[in-house]
Amino acid sequence: FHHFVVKGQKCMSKAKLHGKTVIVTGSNTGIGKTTAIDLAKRGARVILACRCKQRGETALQEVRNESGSNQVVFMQLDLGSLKSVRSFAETFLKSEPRLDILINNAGICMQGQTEDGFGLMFGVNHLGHFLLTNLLLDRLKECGPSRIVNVSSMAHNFGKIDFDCLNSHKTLGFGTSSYRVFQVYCDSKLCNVLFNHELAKRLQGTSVTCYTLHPGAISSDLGRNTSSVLHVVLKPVTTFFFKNTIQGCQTTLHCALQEGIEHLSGRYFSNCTVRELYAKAKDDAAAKKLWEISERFCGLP
Ligand SMILES: NC(=O)c1ccc[n+]([C@@H]2O[C@H](COP(=O)([O-])OP(=O)(O)OC[C@H]3O[C@@H](n4cnc5c(N)ncnc54)[C@H](OP(=O)(O)O)[C@@H]3O)[C@@H](O)[C@H]2O)c1
Repeated sequence: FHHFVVKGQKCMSKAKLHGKTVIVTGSNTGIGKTTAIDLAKRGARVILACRCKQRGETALQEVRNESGSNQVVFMQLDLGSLKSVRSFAETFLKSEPRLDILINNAGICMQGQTEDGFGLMFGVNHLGHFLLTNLLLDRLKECGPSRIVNVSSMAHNFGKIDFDCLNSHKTLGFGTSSYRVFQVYCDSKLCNVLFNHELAKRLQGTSVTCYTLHPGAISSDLGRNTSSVLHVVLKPVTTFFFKNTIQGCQTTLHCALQEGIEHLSGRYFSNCTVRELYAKAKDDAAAKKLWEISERFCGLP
């Protein structure tokens, strides 16, 4: 019930972000765009990391207009292409001296393959963000205290990862009797939580902390790729019953900005509150395995 109609907690941080730089992936629409507007209003330099140039540039104007800030930049990033992720990171590191907050927000719920031959939801929701984070980690460390926010979902509770399948077929959910889109989405969101768990361990002793979260059930564009008929039918229902994107970005903002939560690095939040994870979502062995497979897939040392 809480995830749907109850408006929920607001991020209480009054942090101002002048002189700070933030990247928000998938910020041309939905929760990402609203997050970017809030951060720009606080004075941050905000990098809109979006895959489509035209949609990114339209969003750039909207975010600038709504925030009243000209410290907003669009940079192209297609998380479904490891080449694009590398090229984004290279351009960013050359042109921007700081990185204070990285918000891995982009997500997709759709069947398909990336250009590197990975399952689309594994590739975009997890692997692209995995590589991006690793490529930007040194800059985050240099600028610490800094944060990484991984937008997951309560859907991770229904996820399961078949590592043998992932190893041999580069996808989640392959080989099941039918490729069920929602199941694979849940699997990819479990990857987000396990990634965050292992990342926090590796960040211990540095000035970088990381958090993962469920934003709530939010009326956004997420369902647009599932089925156009279903989307048209469901959109008015979700608009009425689900939270809007302003409510939907509060937990992301909490994780990015709230003072005094550094000791909660690696934890999972919902409704601006830390929540306990089920055992499978903080399974050390699974998180390590996912990290190692992801490193190999990305060609990281
Ligand atoms: N809405 C909910 O109820 C809900 C619930 C739980 C979790 N979440 C999570 O919240 C996050 C934001 O979702 P949302 O609801 O705001 O969805 P949304 O409105 O569909 O926005 C998703 C964003 O991700 C971008 N994206 C998709 N594929 C990409 C790629 N290959 N490279 C770069 N960007 C890509 C989209 O860009 P395009 O416009 O180019 O497609 C869009 O900007 C997602 O991680 C989602 O899983 C949402």
